[in-house]
Amino acid sequence: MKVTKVKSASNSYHVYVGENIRCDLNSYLPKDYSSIFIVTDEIVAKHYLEEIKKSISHKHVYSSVIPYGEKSKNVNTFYQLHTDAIEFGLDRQSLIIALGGGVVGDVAGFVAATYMRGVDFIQMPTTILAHDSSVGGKVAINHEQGKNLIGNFYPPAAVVYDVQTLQTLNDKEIRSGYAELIKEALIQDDAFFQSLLASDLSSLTNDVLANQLNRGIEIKASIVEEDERESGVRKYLNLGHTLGHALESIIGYGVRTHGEMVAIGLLFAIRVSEKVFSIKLPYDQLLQWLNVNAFPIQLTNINKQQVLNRMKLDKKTVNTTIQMVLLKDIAQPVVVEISDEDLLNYLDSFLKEIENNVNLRMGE
Ligand SMILES: NC(=O)c1ccc[n+]([C@@H]2O[C@H](COP(=O)([O-])OP(=O)(O)OC[C@H]3O[C@@H](n4cnc5c(N)ncnc54)[C@H](O)[C@@H]3O)[C@@H](O)[C@H]2O)c1
Ligand SMILES: O=C(O)C(=O)C[C@@H](O)[C@H](O)[C@H](O)COP(=O)(O)O
Ligand SMILES: [Zn+2]
Repeated sequence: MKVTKVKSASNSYHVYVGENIRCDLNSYLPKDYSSIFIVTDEIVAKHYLEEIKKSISHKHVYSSVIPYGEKSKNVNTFYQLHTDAIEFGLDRQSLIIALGGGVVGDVAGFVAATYMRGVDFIQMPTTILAHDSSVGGKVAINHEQGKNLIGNFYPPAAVVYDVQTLQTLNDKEIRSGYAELIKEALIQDDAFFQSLLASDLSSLTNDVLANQLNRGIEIKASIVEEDERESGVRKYLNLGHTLGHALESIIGYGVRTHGEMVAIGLLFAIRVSEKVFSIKLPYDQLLQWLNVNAFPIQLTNINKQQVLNRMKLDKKTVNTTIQMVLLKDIAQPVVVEISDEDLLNYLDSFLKEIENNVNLRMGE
């Protein structure tokens, strides 16, 4: 098992990564709690809820199951979980466990941050993507107009990551998680980026996956320790998200996965970087890897002005001017202000390029 200690400005907690550790949950609870409330989604519940309940020896264990997917990251689910917490009789000494992917982690974490002004919560990630969402304390729900617009920074009391649960993920969710690993590699570690590009997602071994996840967690933890509330370097973790989030909200939450949209956002950020800094970056290599691993890159009927308007709702925006994370090189991220006019031009040529890629793929 690998244990990483995350020491942020507001809290310190451990990230435990290991096989089958879900079956020994008692050992990872940081203290005694009056009751335990597990929040999960319907798919994860089918696989893991009962065995996890059995692994907790506590008199008062409750659970709520939300519908799966991004559509659940909304104010109705948030409110319903508060109602459940009240009905189960949770008090300030209670613990919430977020058992699932980033959606469960974000919404249950935000419930924990707000129920009675805050109770402890533990992240139990079950997706590859959630190596990113479970560490760092960003918790949120979506607004119809923009991703994660309603939320807080609220670090977990612990992260208990049983990598055995990743065995039941489908290909789409494996892809989605790897987009965030690629992002972490691009902002901090060229060798890691090369190793990811050499990985075939259809034949990952457990060891390779565990090593890559652990490297992703190390990068994430190091950045969060330095800048928990995103006043500086944490912005780099948003590489690819300015466009990715805008597309998610325009296309409709859950139509494509978060990671699939971030992958397109990464390509865009790389192209803009090449133009702004007059440099050459490995756009073609990344595009080829995304194609080989069946990432859906096509975008249809995208209105550039609408994308621009949604990009302005990004949390890095200052006085309506968009700030994008760009790369001066691999592992050299910077935050750069981009004018609306430039952005519309970049979007125009990028959307055409994406269309060409799809035509090429169809011609294969
Ligand atoms: N807070 C953060 O720092 C942060 C970071 C990255 C992403 N996010 C957020 O995370 C969300 C995406 O997370 P996600 O990709 O994990 O989505 P998700 O939670 O919707 O999970 C993806 C799908 O996989 C299923 N699933 C989960 N675990 C499974 C398992 N072990 N076996 C089989 N199926 C399983 C789920 O039911 C769901 O259908 C987005 O909302 C994104 O904004 C937050
Ligand atoms: O931890 C961070 O900081 C990130 O930006 C990680 C992102 O992968 C994640 O999607 C995050 O939720 C985006 O945050 P937001 O502040 O842009 O909503
Ligand atoms: Zn993300």
